[in-house]
Amino acid sequence: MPDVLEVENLRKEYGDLVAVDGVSFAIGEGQSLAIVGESGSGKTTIARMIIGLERPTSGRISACGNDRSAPVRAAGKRRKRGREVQIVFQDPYTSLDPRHSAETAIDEVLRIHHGWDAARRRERVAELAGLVGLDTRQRSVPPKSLSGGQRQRVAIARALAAEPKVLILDESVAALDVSIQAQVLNLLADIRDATGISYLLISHDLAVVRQLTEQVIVMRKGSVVERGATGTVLDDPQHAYTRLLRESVPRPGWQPQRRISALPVGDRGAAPVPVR
Ligand SMILES: Nc1ncnc2c1ncn2[C@@H]1O[C@H](COP(=O)(O)OP(=O)(O)OP(=O)(O)O)[C@@H](O)[C@H]1O
Repeated sequence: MPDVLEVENLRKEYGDLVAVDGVSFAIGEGQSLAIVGESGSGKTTIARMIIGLERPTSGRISACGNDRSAPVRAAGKRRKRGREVQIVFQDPYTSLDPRHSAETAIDEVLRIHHGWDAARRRERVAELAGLVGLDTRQRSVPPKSLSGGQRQRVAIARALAAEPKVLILDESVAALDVSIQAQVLNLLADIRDATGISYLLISHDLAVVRQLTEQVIVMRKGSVVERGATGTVLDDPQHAYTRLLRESVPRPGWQPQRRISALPVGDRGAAPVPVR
């Protein structure tokens, strides 16, 4: 199975701070990988480098066999990258244009990436809106008239409109209440079955990681401290830090044991997503 995303020895420095330190991983076609780790461990910085919002200090990123370690200016090349990798952030409010309905937002991506005529775009807009479960009203109103879960569906449909091989989900369901979260997770699993898309999932929530990914890497202070099959790592963590992460998940009857509050709190980095 060919790798759709490869990251090799990735490093990002912000002045004296090494936010990401020698991180490597690969995702095969149709496979999904999770990055877990406490706040400030470098997860979002990796995502931002992959989609080109940050430039790596060193290391290599390639998607679908194409190098993307350095930024590109030409619109055509940027669009090509957008058909390889898209991202959905935690808060779609920051990435959706407040003036645009779901239909307009999805249509714009179809026009930019596929250049289809209006009739074909209309048909595809309806398909994508249906796929993520937006009803007729929800398709035609601006984001402020939608709930958080509905906005997240718009963001997912818009990202899927580019038909990317990889979708990065950066805490994309974290802000949703549990029943909506379950619906969106089921939706993501169905989309993967239907399209063969790969997910790079960034999450604090180990239950979400378990549900959506086969592989996981555990990060601490910019470095990978443990990696492997999701079930194995979560059920039988080898590294003390992974055990600590597991212990820090609130469960019924949970009692705090050790604290990880000594870890630095990271920036959220929720910049608007450019249409690529
Ligand atoms: N633009 C920036 N300038 C300087 N430092 C930054 C910048 N972006 C991130 N950092 C720092 O890099 C480190 C990693 O941040 P990052 O947002 O990647 O962490 P994270 O694991 O995604 O955290 P969280 O789970 O809280 O989102 C943090 O110490 C953060 O303060």
